[in-house]
Amino acid sequence: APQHTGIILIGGTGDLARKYLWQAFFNAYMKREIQDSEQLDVEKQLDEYSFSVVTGGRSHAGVATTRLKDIFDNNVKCSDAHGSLSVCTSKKGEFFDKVTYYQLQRAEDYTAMCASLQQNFERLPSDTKIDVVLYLSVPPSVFRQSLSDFSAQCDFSKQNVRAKVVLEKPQGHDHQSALRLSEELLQLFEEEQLHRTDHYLAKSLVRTIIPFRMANPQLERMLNRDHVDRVEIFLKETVGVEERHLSYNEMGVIRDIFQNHLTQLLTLVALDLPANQSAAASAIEKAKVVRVLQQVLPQTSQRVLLGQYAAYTFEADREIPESNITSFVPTFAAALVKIPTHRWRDVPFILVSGKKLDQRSSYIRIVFKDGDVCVTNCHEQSHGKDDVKSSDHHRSKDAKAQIVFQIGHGAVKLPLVSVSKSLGEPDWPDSLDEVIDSDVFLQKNYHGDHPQHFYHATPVEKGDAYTTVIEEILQGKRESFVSTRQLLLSWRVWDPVLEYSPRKRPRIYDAGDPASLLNFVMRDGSLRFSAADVAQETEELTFSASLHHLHQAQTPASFLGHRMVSGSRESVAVQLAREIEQAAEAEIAAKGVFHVAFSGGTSPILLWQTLAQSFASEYWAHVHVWQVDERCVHAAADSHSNLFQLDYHLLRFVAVPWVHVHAMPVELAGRLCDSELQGARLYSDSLRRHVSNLQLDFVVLGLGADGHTGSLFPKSPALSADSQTLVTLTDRGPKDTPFRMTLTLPMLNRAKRVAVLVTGSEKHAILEELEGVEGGMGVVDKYPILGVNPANGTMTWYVDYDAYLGGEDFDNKR
Ligand SMILES: O=C1O[C@H](COP(=O)(O)O)[C@@H](O)[C@H](O)[C@H]1O
Repeated sequence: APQHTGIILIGGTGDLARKYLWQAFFNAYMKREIQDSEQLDVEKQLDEYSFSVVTGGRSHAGVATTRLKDIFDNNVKCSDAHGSLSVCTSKKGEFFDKVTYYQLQRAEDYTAMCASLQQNFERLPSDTKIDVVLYLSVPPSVFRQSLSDFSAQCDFSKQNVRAKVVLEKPQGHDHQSALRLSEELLQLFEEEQLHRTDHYLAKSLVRTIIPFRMANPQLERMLNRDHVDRVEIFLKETVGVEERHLSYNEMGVIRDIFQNHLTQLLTLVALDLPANQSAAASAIEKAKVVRVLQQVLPQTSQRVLLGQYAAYTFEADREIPESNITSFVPTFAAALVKIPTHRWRDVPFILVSGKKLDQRSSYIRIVFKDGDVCVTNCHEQSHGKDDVKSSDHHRSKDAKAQIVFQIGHGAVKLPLVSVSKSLGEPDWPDSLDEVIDSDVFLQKNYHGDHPQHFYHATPVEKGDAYTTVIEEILQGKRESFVSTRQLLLSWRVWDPVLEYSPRKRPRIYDAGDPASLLNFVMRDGSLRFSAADVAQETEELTFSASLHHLHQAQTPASFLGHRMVSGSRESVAVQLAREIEQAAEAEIAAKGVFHVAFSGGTSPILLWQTLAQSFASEYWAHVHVWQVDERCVHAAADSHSNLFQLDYHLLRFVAVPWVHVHAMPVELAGRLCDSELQGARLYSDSLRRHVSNLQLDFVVLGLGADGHTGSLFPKSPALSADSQTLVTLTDRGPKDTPFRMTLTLPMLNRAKRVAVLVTGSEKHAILEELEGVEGGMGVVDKYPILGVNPANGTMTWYVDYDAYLGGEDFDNKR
């Protein structure tokens, strides 16, 4: 049957459309025109393919049409792939004549735009298969409105057409906002209709990574912690932010590059190949990508370095004079990413990207450990470092064996997959052509070695990324698109950095970084700039030291008669994590086991993430994890479940045996917290069975703004539990939240160590209130936390500056 695509490009005069999208749509149009004409010569009655194109934006139609004409004259180009120049030029005119612009100001404007498409559709033969592609090349702030206007005003059901929606980044500004946006989008469209682009996934070289891995099982067997020293994923640029300050200032390099492109590239190296390497493997791959993303540890500040090129603030102020540009937006970052799986544990994945660097180059480099030798087809080793001719097949003396995926740019013109000859000759899949002679061989230095010490191949397909994106949409493929799950998991990795970076002063570097201020070293699992930037660091240190002293001076060492540890939110989490680790080591040495109980809520998340960094420690095998409290929800499916969060941020990264994870039985026989089913009693029985003297070694509590702790709320009958009642169900919590299960005060007060973790300025008022409490009858009923007082143990408050001193801005000025 004939085919027709109705293209709706919103934002058709914008930067992305000007630079890439119109060219890509024109390429798709030409490809089909050429195919049609070739096919007609051979076989007369082949399918026809046609397009309608409408575009819209906020500009007045007159202005926009002139702009579009300019784009078609100057940016949309004919190339060899388009056949003869004269034919291509006339086809370009034909294509441009198809484009109609609509000014979109109100919802009704969509009606007019879609009606014109509809008229085109009605003129088509009745058996035509029609697709509609709605491409949103607009700021995310208008996504929602555009999509709901489109859904409300455009009805193509007559032709049985379903729209494919294409969305550019950024999709939200953190996990929470991305989640909200996704939920809204999924109310309007189904997951298969949503196409979230990541143009790096559409780059020709990137698309050969999985086929290359599949074709080389002997190398694949070496992609693990026994053989790989590190994986570098770099996207270096020489340009600055150019005219994008308005949006860039909201993003910075983490949102612009790390959360999407670099994270996606990382998954292509780290995922386990599907066992069934058939044509269907690409579908399986998506599941594998999700699996890796689940395994990546969330970032911490110790594993990220931030920089900003010196002219950034000045440029931004010039472009947006009225705005009060924050000077801390990072234009450079280096991150050490960890994937604590059996395969990748201990292998640093080093991700780097920045603007205004010394060169433009993007690549993935898998560097092998010293002493790794090839598995098959090995050539004799030689150390003739300078004698390239005689050591054609060998690596330089100091160079380590490596596989490089040179994605683009750099000194070498071609995208290349390069394999050190010492690793043996690879099998190139059909998508790669071996390179035996190119300008790569004229280089002296290619990733620290001589280019002749590698086997090289380049992708057969040379199309630019956006042409591939558009082709995939037209052909109904999904390789270049990121699913909702992938998107949300990837935000989770970067959320902690986004949380602190607005308050973290980046290192300032000059264009090209002539002073090499951005070079860094990895030490003890963290990153440090190698060179001291004396002027900046003195200023920073003085600033942070004075702030720290100011805070310390205002924060006493005890609170309500117990020891208090204070600091930034991060440092409090780190100190508490250290104390838990020390206690674990001491208890395990003494009695072979460590029992720790965690509360839920948001406060412990950073603590769990910090503890997850010690995933390699062997003591986890001896740890028993208990819950202080749980909501009566389905743990496996509901993110409000405390166990779900504990697993998400900690348990899945560390080697706690699953039988040591003591989940509160809030769900029994398919029912939630049904008292008849005796869940509380079952949990008490477990405690009695496993915990000697019912004394937990460490209990981490939180503090609610109303003074509650665990799920012991003010005035709850659960507060008067007798000494034999260790666990109980409680009535509803605040704001009609579900019933809960909780340890009782008698159980908590048997603990050996109790920590109360309190962070955030919203806890300031309750801390002040608690300090003023006089004691006496009824105080525990009013402030349940005051009922916690371990009889034979210690109690320590871990309170961050925001909570103790109030105010928003006390954190992390290091
Ligand atoms: O998505 C983006 O990528 C470009 C770099 O892409 P490339 O294809 O030119 O390597 C970057 O300049 C831009 O800031 C970012 O939004």
